[in-house]
Amino acid sequence: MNILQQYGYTQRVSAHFTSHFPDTDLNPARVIRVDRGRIRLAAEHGILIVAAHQDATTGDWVALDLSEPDHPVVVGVMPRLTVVQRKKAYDPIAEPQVLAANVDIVGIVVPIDRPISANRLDRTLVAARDSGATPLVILTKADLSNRFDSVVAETVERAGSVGVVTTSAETGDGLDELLTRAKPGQTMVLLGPSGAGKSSLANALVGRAVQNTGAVRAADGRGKHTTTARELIPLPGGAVLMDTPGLRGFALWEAEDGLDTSFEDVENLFAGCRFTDCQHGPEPGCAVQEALAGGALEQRRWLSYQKMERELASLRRRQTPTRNHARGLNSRQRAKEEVLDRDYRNRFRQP
Ligand SMILES: Nc1nc2c(ncn2[C@@H]2O[C@H](COP(=O)(O)OP(=O)(O)OP(=O)(O)O)[C@@H](O)[C@H]2O)c(=O)[nH]1
Ligand SMILES: [Zn+2]
Repeated sequence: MNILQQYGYTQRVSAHFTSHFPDTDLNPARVIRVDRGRIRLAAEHGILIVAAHQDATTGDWVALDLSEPDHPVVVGVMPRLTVVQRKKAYDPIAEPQVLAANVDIVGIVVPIDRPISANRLDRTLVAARDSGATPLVILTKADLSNRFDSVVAETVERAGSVGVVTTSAETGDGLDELLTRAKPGQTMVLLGPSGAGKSSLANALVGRAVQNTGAVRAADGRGKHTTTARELIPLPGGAVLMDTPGLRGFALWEAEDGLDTSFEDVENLFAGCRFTDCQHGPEPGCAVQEALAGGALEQRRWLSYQKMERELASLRRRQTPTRNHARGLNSRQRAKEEVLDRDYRNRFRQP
C-alpha cells in the first residue's frame, strides 16, 4: 500500500478524481489536517505541508500541482462524496458548515458510564443519516457497564436499524469487530461528547498513542478537550480514522443542545394562548397568531420552529413501535406511552 492508499485512495476515489481533474499533470492528495494557514497532505510519495486552500477541509481530495517540486500547490478540491455538516438550529436560510468531508462511516460514540442523552443521540443519528455516510453507534467503556445498566438497552432501541458495536478501550473488547465494520479504504469519523472515550478508542484502534488522552474531571464526569486538531489516522486493516475534536466535542452537539433553548421565545408564547391545548392555528385567543400578526414573532422563525417539531415528531413515530415492542409493553401501557410521546418535548427535557 502506498501512502495515498493508506489514507483511503480507492478505485472509486480514483475514478472520481480523474473525471473531475482530467489534466494528467495533476496529482491526487488527501487533506490529513488543516492548521492555520497550512494543510498537511497525504500524497503518493509522502506527507506534504502546503499553503492552505480556502475550500479544502479535512478529508477532502485535492488536486496537487507538483510542477515546481519545491512549491507544491493545491489547485482544486474534488467534489465531496459525503459531507457531515452542522445545520444552524433549523434555520432554513443559513449555509450549513462543513465539518468533515468524504466520510463513509459516522461513528456515534455513546459512553456507558453515564446516563444516556436521548435528545443528543436522536439528533446525531439524523445528522449522520443526512451526511450520506453510514451511521454506526459505538458504545464505549464496556468494562464500566455495571454503572448504568439501562444505557445499552436504551441505545440499541433508539438506534433502530443502525448497527451498534460495544467496545472497551480498557480491555480491548469489541475493537476487532469495530475494525471489521470499517472496510479497507473507508473513512470513519468519531462523534461524541467530551469524555466519551473517543481518543482512548482511537489509541486502542491504532495500537499506539496517537492522541493524548486526558483524565476526566472526577466531579462532573466531563472530559477536557485533549486533542487540538482533527486529522486522519490510518488504521490497521486499511480503514482511516478521522479524529475531529472540533466536530466531535461541541460543534454538532452544541447546535443540538442549543435547540432546547433557542426557541424559548416561541415556546414562552404558548402560555399566553387561551386554550391549553391550542394548536396555534385559527382558534381564538392564540398568542402565537397574535404575535405573528403584531410582528413580535417573525414568520420565518415560526416556520423554523414548526419544521423542527415535525422532524422530531416523525423521528418519534419511527421509533415508538420498536421501542415499545422491545420493552414488551401491553396495549394499555402502549397507549400511555403514545400520550407521553405526543409530548415529546417534555420527554426531551428529561435528563
Ligand atoms: N474504564 C474505561 N475508561 C475509559 C475507556 N475509554 C476511555 N476511558 C476514560 O474516559 C476518559 C475520557 O476518555 P477520552 O478518550 O479522553 O475521551 P474523549 O472522548 O476523547 O474526550 P475529548 O478529548 O474531551 O473529546 C479518560 O479518563 C479515559 O481513561 C474504557 O474503555 N474504559
Ligand atoms: Zn396558540
